[in-house]
Amino acid sequence: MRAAADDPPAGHVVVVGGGPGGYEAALVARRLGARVTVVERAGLGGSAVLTDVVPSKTLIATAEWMTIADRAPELGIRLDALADGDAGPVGAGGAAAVLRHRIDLPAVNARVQALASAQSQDIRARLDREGVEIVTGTGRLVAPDRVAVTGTDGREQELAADVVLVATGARPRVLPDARPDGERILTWTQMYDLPELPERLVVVGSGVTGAEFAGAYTSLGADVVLVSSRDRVLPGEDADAAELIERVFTQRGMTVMSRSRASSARRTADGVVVTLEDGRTVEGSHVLFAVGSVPTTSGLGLEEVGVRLTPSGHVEVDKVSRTNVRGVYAAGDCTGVLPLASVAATQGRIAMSHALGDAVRPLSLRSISANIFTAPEIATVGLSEARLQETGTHYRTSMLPLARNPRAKMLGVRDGFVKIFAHTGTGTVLGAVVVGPRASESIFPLTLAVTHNLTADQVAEASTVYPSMSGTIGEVARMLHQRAQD
Ligand SMILES: Cc1cc2nc3c(=O)[nH]c(=O)nc-3n(C[C@H](O)[C@H](O)[C@H](O)COP(=O)(O)OP(=O)(O)OC[C@H]3O[C@@H](n4cnc5c(N)ncnc54)[C@H](O)[C@@H]3O)c2cc1C
Ligand SMILES: NC(=O)c1ccc[n+]([C@@H]2O[C@H](COP(=O)([O-])OP(=O)(O)OC[C@H]3O[C@@H](n4cnc5c(N)ncnc54)[C@H](O)[C@@H]3O)[C@@H](O)[C@H]2O)c1
Repeated sequence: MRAAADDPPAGHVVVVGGGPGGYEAALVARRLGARVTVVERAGLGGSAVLTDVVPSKTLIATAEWMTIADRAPELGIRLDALADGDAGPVGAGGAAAVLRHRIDLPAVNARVQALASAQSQDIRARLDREGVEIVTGTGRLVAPDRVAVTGTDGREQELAADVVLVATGARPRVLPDARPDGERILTWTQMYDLPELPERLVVVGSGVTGAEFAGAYTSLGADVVLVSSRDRVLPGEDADAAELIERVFTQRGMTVMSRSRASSARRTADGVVVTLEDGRTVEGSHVLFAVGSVPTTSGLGLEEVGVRLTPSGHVEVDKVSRTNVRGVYAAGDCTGVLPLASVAATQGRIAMSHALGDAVRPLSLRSISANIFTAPEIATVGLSEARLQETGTHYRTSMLPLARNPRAKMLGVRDGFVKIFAHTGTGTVLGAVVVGPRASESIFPLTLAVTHNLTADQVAEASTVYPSMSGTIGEVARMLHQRAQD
């Protein structure tokens, strides 16, 4: 018999999918006393660890060093040219030749893959230590309380479950006339086998994935063309941040084609040609398609056991990760709630707390922080300005460029800003955007403010180090106070 939400913690939890949605849930379920089996067909850590978050951010770490190195001459750093002529002169003036930093892509990719695989092994070891059973194979629901697993050897076994958690994630969307070949026509999962830096990389799609890869490859030294179907890059993000990043991209030599929708791609003798819907063509040595994801929900037996899917194929869940079928929960990208690793993990944990009768706080997206790992980074928390306007919320906003910040000047940082939204009446911080180097770190005080309903005055009262980037956060908060007194 199934364990109901108010039964004592017990029973067998079967988790299908070992990404952040699945493995974090497994750890919580073990802590709550359940027997837990994770069914995973690729590797523990899921796409997040093996193909998406970890590899892309590791690649971007190298790109970040290249961006910093580019700025070195401005900070008075000169390197002598190599005698063998390997390095050309770089930088203004040309009086003192400097070394050109060059990317050894196979070395970068080897590091990326080693790091991803080590992290996957760490997660496996952690689950082992906690007593989670791991079954390698493809899972499928044959009943709401039974999961069939086809192993890599083709053998099938059935697991009886009191609770099932579906955490099968998503995969890259593929255009019918642009089939990836893993060599020249690529999805983001295939970027880590490239033997050399693409000479001219066409990136199709200017969402977060497209922007991150286009920015990184520009920094790594590739000639990049970003094909964006919309008016601007990062259409879903804060307009000031998107405008800034597009300007920085073009300043760094990227070609951004707006209102350009790709319809097909084909290989030529030594590269690719991408055809746009209006008939124009874009040539490159390689093309990366970053045109969104599709949930991995077909062939899982979900509809057969009565689990409701949305028209986009996502599993329909409520705020405690329940599907419409008792005992079947879902978490992460397969639900389409908010495709972030952090949200997947939270949904998975909530699902287990609910299923195993522990105290549970329903999912709230109000204070989720997110970061786009471009250079500069774009970090956001709370409500966006677009959402505040849509909902007719009375809000005030202040924004300061980082260029005025003394620490930024010392570091040679020119591009970036801090923007805070506060409620007109109460002064409560409703949301914020930080654009700058390591914005992913500096957003945290504002995440605390949004999470705990602090006012802009309370943020302003906290002291900041002088000189520091966070000084600008304090200053923007003070500007909101002055406006309230007008
Ligand atoms: C390029 C890129 C960069 C990203 N960067 C970030 C970032 O910096 N920060 C962030 O928070 N988010 C980031 N994301 C989003 C993040 O990757 C996802 O939100 C996260 O992976 C979702 O976790 P998940 O557990 O739902 O699914 P996944 O990580 O996709 O894991 C699902 C797992 O289920 C397995 N599986 C599927 N079907 C079956 C089956 N039938 N049987 C057994 N196993 C199965 C798969 O093999 C996979 O391992 C990024 C996404 C992309 C595409
Ligand atoms: N740093 C991070 O946290 C991070 C990084 C990557 C992805 N993600 C998560 O994944 C989500 C999805 O991001 P994404 O960028 O993969 O997908 P997306 O769906 O947000 O963006 C895809 C873009 O491609 C465009 N597009 C679609 N078809 C096209 C075509 N034929 N030609 C040209 N453009 C086309 C779309 O208009 C869209 O702007 C993000 O919202 C985020 O939650 C997070």
